[in-house]
Amino acid sequence: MKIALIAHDRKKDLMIQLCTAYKPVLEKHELFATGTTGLRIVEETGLKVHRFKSGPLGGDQQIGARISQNEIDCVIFIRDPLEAMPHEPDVTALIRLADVYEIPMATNIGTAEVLLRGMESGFMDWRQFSDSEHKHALEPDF
Ligand SMILES: O=C(CO)COP(=O)(O)O
Repeated sequence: MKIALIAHDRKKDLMIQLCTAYKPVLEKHELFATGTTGLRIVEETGLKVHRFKSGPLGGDQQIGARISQNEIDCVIFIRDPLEAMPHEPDVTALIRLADVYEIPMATNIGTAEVLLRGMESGFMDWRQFSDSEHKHALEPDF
């Protein structure tokens, strides 16, 4: 699975805790992240991560673009609901694209754990059949 990992600043410690706890699960998958989140994950957990730009500099949009190309299977985005972001429109756009393409997405640590455990139990295996043909069948007509 291709998993995108993103955390807002005040949630980054929580993301590191999640990645440390679930390292045995995460290391079996291909990991992607926004710039600063990815750097911290690499440095503090030793996991291998493809890093995009930092969120405020376009990283959320880069991940959204990957979703639209059927290149991300799941998103863990630990958002900070108590702080206004200068790039709020990018955050909203990413969440919207996950919904457009029916990509499982967790926006808090509780759901993130359910997602990772579900993945381990095979609940995400359907994504393997989500090839480009299937994607086109799901694509909205616009
Ligand atoms: O701002 C973010 C997501 O909206 C996260 O970006 P960074 O991982 O670069 O801090």
